[in-house]
Amino acid sequence: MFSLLSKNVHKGALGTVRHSSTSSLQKAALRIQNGPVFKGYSFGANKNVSGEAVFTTSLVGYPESMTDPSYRGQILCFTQPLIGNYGVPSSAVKDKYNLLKYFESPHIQCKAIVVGDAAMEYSHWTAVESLSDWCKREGVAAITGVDTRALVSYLREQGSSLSKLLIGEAAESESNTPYEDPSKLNLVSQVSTKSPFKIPALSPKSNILVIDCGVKENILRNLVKRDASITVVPYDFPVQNIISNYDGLFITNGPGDPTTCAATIKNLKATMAQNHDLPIMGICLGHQLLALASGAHTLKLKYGNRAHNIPTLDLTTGQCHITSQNHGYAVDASTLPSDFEQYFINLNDMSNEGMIHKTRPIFSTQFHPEAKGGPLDTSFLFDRFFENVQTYQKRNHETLSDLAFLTKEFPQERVFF
Ligand SMILES: N[C@@H](CCC(=O)O)C(=O)O
Repeated sequence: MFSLLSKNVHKGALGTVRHSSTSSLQKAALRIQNGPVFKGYSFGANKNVSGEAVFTTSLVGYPESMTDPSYRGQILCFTQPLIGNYGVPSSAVKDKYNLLKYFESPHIQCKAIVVGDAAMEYSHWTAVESLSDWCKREGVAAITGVDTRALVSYLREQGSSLSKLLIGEAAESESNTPYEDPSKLNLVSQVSTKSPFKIPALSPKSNILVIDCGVKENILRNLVKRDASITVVPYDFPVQNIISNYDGLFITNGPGDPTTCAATIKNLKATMAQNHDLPIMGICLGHQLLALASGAHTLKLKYGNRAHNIPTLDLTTGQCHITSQNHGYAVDASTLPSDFEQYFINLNDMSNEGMIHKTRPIFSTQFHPEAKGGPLDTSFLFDRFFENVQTYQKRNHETLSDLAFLTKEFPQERVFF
């Protein structure tokens, strides 16, 4: 059972959006390993792909989600039935920090998308192309006409599943495209910057070292807009060797299984052992890596949390925040070492959402306080990190003089990979 697109007409805030008929589209099928086949129509690249099928319940923000490096290797299914109706903005538009204004990285990161009803025409003042044209241009497969309620019911019962999206003739049979398991790959190495780069603040007040495991643009923006000059290094960079030149350490989000990042975990352990006052903040994969470096364990969730409205309890205040999330793994709270305590918990499944050190300025969250897309309830956590940075600077007699070192060491211009 799947919805057909035949000339549906939807009234949107900005006018009428007319969908084209499926008659011009090639057939496509989403095959779940040892599971059902969902038939539909291809509206993206003419390419057979495989990956892990996961779902997000976010209502808006498909350009941000699709360019989020944490979705690398995944086949992303949207539960929101109508996707594409506000088109796709331009990757050429930058903000005053030279960061991408509308995307979380320069390219689509997921392997493929699955939607109920793709809008072939669009209407929005920032849009420059349709979702279909964007997928084709970026070589990303896309299927529409899928009963996404049935698909998500299956994924909730069976868990995130290896799948393949097959186009045209290949859609009629099992095909010999293998089921590729992204959790076996070091996906972080694919999305992390290949060499260090620096983003200077407009009026710098601190120097922050960022370990890039697949950073979202809005995380970088949240640091530079708080007057931090940031140096972004590859995920396996030996940060312990240069951290004394910085006022704080930040570990970003990223794709895949955190245990594949052995080098990052080793470097974090060394950094935490040598510097007891250093402010550290981690988000999502950054949280998981910090937990692993501290001696805790991670586990794979059955189907993960990917949404923009997940209630999360702050255990230090008793307040509930609505959070943006995208993760398939979580920290096993029962394995947190005695010097850390849980900071937040998820009020849907009670899984761990963060940890905070009892005596040192270290904390991390499983959810995304930068939230693009999603609510900004928890952006105060960036302020908290910079309060820790200020305290550290006072104790260490300011380190701004080290800016000269940074300028010499790393290129000024950001290099996109
Ligand atoms: N790849 C990790 C973290 C995701 C992220 O950092 O956004 C997970 O799926 O749990």
